[in-house]
Amino acid sequence: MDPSLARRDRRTAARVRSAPVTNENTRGASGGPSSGPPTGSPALTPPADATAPVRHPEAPAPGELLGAHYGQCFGCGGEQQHGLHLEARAQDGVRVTAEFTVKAAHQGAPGLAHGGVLATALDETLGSLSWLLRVIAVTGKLETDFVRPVPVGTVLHLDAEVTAVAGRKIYSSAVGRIGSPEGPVAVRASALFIEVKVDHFIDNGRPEEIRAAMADPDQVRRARAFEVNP
Ligand SMILES: CCCCCCCC(=O)SCCNC(=O)CCNC(=O)[C@H](O)C(C)(C)COP(=O)(O)OP(=O)(O)OC[C@H]1O[C@@H](n2cnc3c(N)ncnc32)[C@H](O)[C@@H]1OP(=O)(O)O
Repeated sequence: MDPSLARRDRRTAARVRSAPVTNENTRGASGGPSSGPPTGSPALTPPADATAPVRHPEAPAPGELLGAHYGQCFGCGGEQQHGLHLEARAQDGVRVTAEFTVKAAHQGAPGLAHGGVLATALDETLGSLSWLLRVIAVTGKLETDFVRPVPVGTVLHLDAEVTAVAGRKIYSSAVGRIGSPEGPVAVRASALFIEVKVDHFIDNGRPEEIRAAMADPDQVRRARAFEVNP
C-alpha cells in the first residue's frame, strides 16, 4: 500500500475513535468534570442507594494546596526524582484541581507523555479527593479515555470530583486539559475508590517503608486522624 495512504487511513481512524469523546468535553454545572465522564463499565455506575458526597467540615479550604500525602509517592511526593510532583488544590464541594508538568522522564513515544503516566496523574488527582471526604481510600477501578496526545513540556490541568458514595465505595470522575483549565481535553477518567483503614498499608506494604513511615509522627498522626471520620 502507498505509505501516504496508510498514513491518511491511520489519521482518519484516529479521528473516528476520538469523535464521540470530544463531543462530551463540556464542564458540569459546578465547573467540575462531571458532565460526560467516560461511560462504560457498570461497576463505575453508582447503585440506586448511593448518596451525594459530603464535604468534611474540617476539609482544607477552597484554594488550599493539599500537599503530598507521602514524600515517596510517585504521583505527588517531593522525594521522587522522576515522579509527577503533582500539586492538588481543594475546591468547593468535593472537588479538587491539580497541575502536572510533563517532563522528559515521562515520555512514551518521542516527545509525548506515556499513557500510564497520564493515568497516574488522573489516579493521583482522584485519590486526593479523599482529603475532602477525610477518609483513606485506594483505587479499585480506573477507566481512562486518552483523547489527545500530550507533548513534553505541557502543563496538564486536572479537575476531579466525587460524584456519589455508597458505603465504602466512592465514585468519581476527572478530566485533564492541555495548557490551561479551559484548554482542550486530553484525558478523562471515571473511578471507583474503596475506603480502607490504615491497616491496609501496614499489613501489605514492604516492612522497611512501613517502619520508616511509622517512625514519622506526622505521617502517623495524619493517617490516624483520617480513620476517625465522624
Ligand atoms: C493513601 C492514598 C494513596 C492514593 C494514591 C493514588 C491512588 C492509588 O493508586 S491506590 C493504589 C492502587 N490500588 C490498590 O492497590 C488497591 C488494591 N486492591 C485492594 O487492596 C482491594 O481489592 C480493595 C481494598 C480495593 C477492596 O478489597 P476489600 O477491602 O476486601 O473490599 P471488597 O469487599 O472486596 O470490596 C468492597 C466493595 O467494593 C467493590 N469493589 C472492590 N474492588 C472493585 C473493583 N475493582 N471493581 C468494582 N467493584 C469493586 C466490591 O464489589 C464491594 O462492593 P459491595 O460492598 O457492593 O459488595
